Amino acid sequence: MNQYLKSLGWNDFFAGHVSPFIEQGFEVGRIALEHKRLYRILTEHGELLGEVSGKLRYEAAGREDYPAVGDWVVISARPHEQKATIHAILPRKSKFSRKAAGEGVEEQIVATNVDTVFLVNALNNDYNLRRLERYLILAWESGASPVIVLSKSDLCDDLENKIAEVESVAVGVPVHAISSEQGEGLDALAPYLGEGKTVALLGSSGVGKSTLINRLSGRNVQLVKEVREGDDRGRHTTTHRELFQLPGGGLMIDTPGMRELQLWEGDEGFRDAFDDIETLAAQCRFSDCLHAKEPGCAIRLAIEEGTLDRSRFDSYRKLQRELAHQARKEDARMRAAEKDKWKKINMALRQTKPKR
Ligand SMILES: Nc1nc2c(ncn2[C@@H]2O[C@H](COP(=O)(O)OP(=O)(O)OP(=O)(O)O)[C@@H](O)[C@H]2O)c(=O)[nH]1
Ligand SMILES: [Zn+2]
Repeated sequence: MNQYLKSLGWNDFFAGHVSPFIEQGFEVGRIALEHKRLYRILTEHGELLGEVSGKLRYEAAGREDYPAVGDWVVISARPHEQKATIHAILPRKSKFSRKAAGEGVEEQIVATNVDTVFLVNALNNDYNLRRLERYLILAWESGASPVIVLSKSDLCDDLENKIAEVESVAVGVPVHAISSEQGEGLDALAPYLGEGKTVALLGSSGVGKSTLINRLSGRNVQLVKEVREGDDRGRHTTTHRELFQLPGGGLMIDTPGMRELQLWEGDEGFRDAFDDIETLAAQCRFSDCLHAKEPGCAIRLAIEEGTLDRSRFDSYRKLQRELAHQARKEDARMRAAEKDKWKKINMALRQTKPKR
């Protein structure tokens, strides 16, 4: 097995699906980055810029039929141009996808072939067992193995208790407490980051994902080295939004899409966070009560009686509006993408002469 491909995560699973293509003279590569249907592919010839073949585009029924970050693809390479054409996507061992909100039920794949997903939860005020449960479901659904990473251990003084608590909701899932700041507990993550192993990070904003990645990738070290060598070609900071190789041999997927996965759990997370208000709202006389002027509004009553804080209700309202706004934006984006797709299909159909 080719050593370089192996370092990119190539294994028997993919090899088992590729032989018919290899016999026809095709090669393989792994998708590191996607931008507007242009792909950066890691190959034996180095990084190539790829586009999907007309056939693949024509046969694609939806977004899930296009390459995603982490995919192994069958290519014809043009190394002298640093370009490639993508002919097929090899079966995915695991995949993280987002379901489009609203009418569209189309699947948008954000990362594939992830071996391990680090579910990052901070041990300070971010710590939330209910959210951890949802992340676990997400991970199991993807086909990747979850590992719970409790970050910012330096901010926690009852570590033992917290770990025991987490282990009780995540039976059989490895739990590791770390501090990226102090460099503590990081060694325990090494086994997941061995040669050719792919890891993705999932966790709310601010839990320390970037700090952990910097630690693992020794980004600062690389930057210093670059400056010294006077090489201003590749800025390592930009590589941190995609699939990239860690110095230790593992691969890390850090795409905006992976981080946005947090959003579609926002809905439920919101309900959990405002459990008290949701419970009250369920007691309003009208099920669609806006808690404004409706008679029998349990929320207004609670505010009047002083059992519910006015400011808490206001922040509930504010967050609700933000979530709704987010959902509308997402919907509009999906609709535009759908329209675009059909436009392209129609154009492709028009260009194909009917066979008579
Ligand atoms: N005390 C302490 N602070 C940390 C640790 N790791 C990260 N932080 C701090 O937490 C804050 C957020 O860290 P980030 O790495 O930016 O968090 P993130 O998860 O990447 O956030 P997003 O980019 O918004 O998704 C920063 O101020 C970090 O310095 C740690 O181990 N201990
Ligand atoms: Zn009400």
